[in-house]
Amino acid sequence: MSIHLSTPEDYKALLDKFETWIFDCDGVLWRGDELIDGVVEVLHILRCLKKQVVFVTNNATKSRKSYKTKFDQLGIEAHVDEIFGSAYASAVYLSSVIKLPKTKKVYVIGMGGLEEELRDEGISYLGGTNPADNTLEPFSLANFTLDPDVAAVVCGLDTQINYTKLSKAFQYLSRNPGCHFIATNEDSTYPSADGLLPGAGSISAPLRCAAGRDPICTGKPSNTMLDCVKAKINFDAERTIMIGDRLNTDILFGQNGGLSTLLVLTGITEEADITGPYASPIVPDFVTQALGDFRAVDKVKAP
Ligand SMILES: O=C(O)[C@H](O)[C@H](O)COP(=O)(O)O
Ligand SMILES: [Mg+2]
Repeated sequence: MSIHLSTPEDYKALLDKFETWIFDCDGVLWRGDELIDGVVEVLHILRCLKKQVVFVTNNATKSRKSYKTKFDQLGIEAHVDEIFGSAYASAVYLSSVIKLPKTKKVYVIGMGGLEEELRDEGISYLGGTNPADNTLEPFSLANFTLDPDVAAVVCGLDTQINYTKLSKAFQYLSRNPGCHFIATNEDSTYPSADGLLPGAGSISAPLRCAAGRDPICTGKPSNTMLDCVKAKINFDAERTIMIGDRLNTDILFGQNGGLSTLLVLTGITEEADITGPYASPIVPDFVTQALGDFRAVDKVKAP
């Protein structure tokens, strides 16, 4: 049963209990490019309390460096080494887990941030933002030549998705059974500033269907993402809390990692998803409406 935070003392108790605070981004800190109320103030409180702050996003459209720019633009203190995205997790998975030979390439369905993380890991790629692949012209299989060096297909959120990209990725997956199939994440929807949009999981779904196989997911809730964090940041799981807006990624990610979990209702999950007859079996430790609720600690009466 989740604890629904409500009094200033509730929020202060969490601030006292946890030393490391791992934040999801979309739906917790912002929706699209719209900052969520109270986020800057609460993160400032955590910084003043010398808490360890980490950001873990499944959004593969940006690299860690371009996320740092977004944090700066929104007035949130963040350092590149505190930021982990599914684009980075996918690039690390290819270089350090699969150990993709440098002679091999990746076919990318995704955007500039994913390409940047692949480049930074020394991985060659095709597709992605290449203008030749970003076309609405009919795809001609007769004119397509398979690149024999492609040994993996990586699929992330791609707002320029089209039939050519899906067709090329399908060729690599279907004509080479040994071709790795990697999804940066499987979020079904994306919480933009104006409402829900299809998420990365809805971009890879046509490929799953056509190729008849499921990808390896490197984003939350997979341990690959947590392994990337652990490789750079030391923290005590007992004193760490994961704050997210999606049950089957953020909260499950925290539970898989032995972390405490706090669900906020400013993104994907609604009250009906955690109460009543159709409540999810994924139960967070704590629930609050919004991260900004932690401003209530200012009202805690001195002992
Ligand atoms: O569709 C997606 O890729 C996700 O909805 C989105 O980007 C999730 O980002 P997060 O909530 O993990 O920051
Ligand atoms: Mg989110």
